[in-house]
Amino acid sequence: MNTAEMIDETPLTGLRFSKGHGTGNDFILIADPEGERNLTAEQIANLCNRHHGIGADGFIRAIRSRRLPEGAQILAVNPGAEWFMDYSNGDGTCSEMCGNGVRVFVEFLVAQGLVILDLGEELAIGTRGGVKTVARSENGYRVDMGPWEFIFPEKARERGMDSLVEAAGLEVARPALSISMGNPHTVVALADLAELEGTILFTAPKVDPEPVHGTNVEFAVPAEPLVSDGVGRISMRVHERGVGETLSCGTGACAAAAATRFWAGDQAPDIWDVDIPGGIVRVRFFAGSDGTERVELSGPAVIVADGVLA
Ligand SMILES: N[C@@H](CCC[C@H](N)C(=O)O)C(=O)O
Repeated sequence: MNTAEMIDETPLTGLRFSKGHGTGNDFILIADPEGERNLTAEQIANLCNRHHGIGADGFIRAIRSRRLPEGAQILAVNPGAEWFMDYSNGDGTCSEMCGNGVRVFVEFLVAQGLVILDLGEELAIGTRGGVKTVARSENGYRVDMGPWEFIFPEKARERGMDSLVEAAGLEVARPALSISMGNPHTVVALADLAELEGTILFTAPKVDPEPVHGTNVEFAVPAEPLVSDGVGRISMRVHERGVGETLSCGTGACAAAAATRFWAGDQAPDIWDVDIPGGIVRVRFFAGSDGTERVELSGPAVIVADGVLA
């Protein structure tokens, strides 16, 4: 067994961490280059607890890709992806990808002196959702998130919707569209900002049918007008799988932009600004070298503190 796969039961006293966020989606980050600190789900949940721990939406371990089996697979096809973002939700469960997290992850690697990333350079990062290429941008970092996909393609193409979502504060179940950004999302369109504000997300929305590994649920309101200066605009709130309501979700913003653009039809723009409670992220759709449509996410990444566990 690879050492990185063994759960580390040693006390966390003395463990160095950083706290960072991307548009208010916050993370605890640790550097564990050789894979010696594989925390249990319970330890992660305790650290992310906002009352008894440090508090965060997610936990990110920076580990060299070669120290994890899934990282080694990635290195075989992309030898440049030296670093792997080992991401867990605040409840200790694993997720394939985190769009805000990957920007904060790169800011952390730079702050720790583990990588140098100059303007115009690109850095390949291994994740459980595949390799993501990150570069500096005007608003922080931009990330090539790869292609988006319908989770239920037949229903989605036939009806434009594939499921129903019930949430407290909404009187009737709403039609929704499920989209994968490496991790699962279900996007619900609401009529206006009053409806968005009135939606209660203390409890998880019910999604029927739910994607097999659960889903993150985004509530999106198109701006009036939908497009200004060639940019599509939506407001969004999100209930994240394994967390609850968060101030922002990068993969969720990509999914909400993809769904809204699909509903809007052929004339819809390729660039979207998604206004979430924690700020604004930009989503751009572009054709990859093989012709498939890919998604780019850009937004800020901030490290706010470094600390040592007592
Ligand atoms: N906040 C993230 C998404 C984190 C993972 C998600 N909760 C899941 O379980 O898929 C983002 O910025 O993308």
